Amino acid sequence: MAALAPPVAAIRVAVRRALTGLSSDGPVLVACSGGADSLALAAATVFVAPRLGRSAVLVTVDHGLQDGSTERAETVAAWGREVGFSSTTVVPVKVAGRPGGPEAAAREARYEALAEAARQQKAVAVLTGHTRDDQAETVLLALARGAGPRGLAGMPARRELDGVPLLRPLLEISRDQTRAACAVLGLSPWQDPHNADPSYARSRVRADLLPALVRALGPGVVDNLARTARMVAADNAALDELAETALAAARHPAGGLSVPELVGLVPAVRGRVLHFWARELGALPGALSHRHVAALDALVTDWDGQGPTDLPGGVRVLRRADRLSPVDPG
Ligand SMILES: Nc1ncnc2c1ncn2[C@@H]1O[C@H](COP(=O)(O)OP(=O)(O)OP(=O)(O)O)[C@@H](O)[C@H]1O
Repeated sequence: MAALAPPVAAIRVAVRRALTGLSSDGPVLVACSGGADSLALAAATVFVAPRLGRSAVLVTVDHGLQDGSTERAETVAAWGREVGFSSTTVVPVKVAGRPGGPEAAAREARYEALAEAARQQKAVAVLTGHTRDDQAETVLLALARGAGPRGLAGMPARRELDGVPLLRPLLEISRDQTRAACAVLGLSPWQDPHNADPSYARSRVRADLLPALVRALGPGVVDNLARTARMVAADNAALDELAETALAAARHPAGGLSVPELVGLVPAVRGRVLHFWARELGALPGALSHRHVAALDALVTDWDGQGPTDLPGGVRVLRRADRLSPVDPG
């Protein structure tokens, strides 16, 4: 028997590891665009899942943003049926009219559609094909935008998507490996023209910045950036845990937070406490920035009687004596 090509084997091992961690029974849903990453993921999942006693379903989202997008999505679904997915679905979504740029709007519509498909299929997990290269790009973008530790942690290998685990089994697999696996398996991936469109910051990072860094600093750069994300994520988890405990201890008996308790915290923990509390009060997570947290922090550490701080989402916080409390912005 011929030996299994290394990229195919590595991707199967990564998928097996991700699926082995699932506790409940039920199908897994693969989000497949037809690009090399998610095609390699889908091919590995349809091989591995039945061997672990699971079925696999394939969902491809038609964003309707390019000519021929529906035909392409149908081609992906037809391939899925051919290779043995127990069900394949094309989900059309409406991207126009959503807030944010086109990239963010498409992403939001896609995740909503994947969550809905997972509910309908009673799937126990949604798998996406994000790779180590995607992770390195995410870290670079976060660094350049000053996103702080939360951004530098990149994408987690697992998070919740409307109550279903979203898994990224390929975060330690390179894009070269997914392309090589597709070539070995005779699959012809779709090339998303958006990925080469220089009007997107991520495309410029992919096409120009990362290759320049690799030329300047060596081939280990991509792996090192992805490792940085894992290390920062671990530190974030520890700091978040400390902040949860500190938040509980800082609650003032009369409501709000106690300033003396907050003053006693190290800045990294205090910032997180204020962030968590702002979220709890209803501040909009997407719009809540480090500037808002810094303004709350100034109420704690640099107060000379200044008025309230406004947070996105119609939340207003006031300091009175030794207490921070929400007030009606009315
Ligand atoms: N139209 C789509 N339908 C279903 N899943 C999608 C679609 N677009 C993206 N995804 C999922 O999100 C992941 C990340 O997509 P993104 O476009 O950000 O990266 P990519 O590197 O171009 O991935 P790919 O090569 O798989 O298209 C994909 O691997 C796939 O799992």
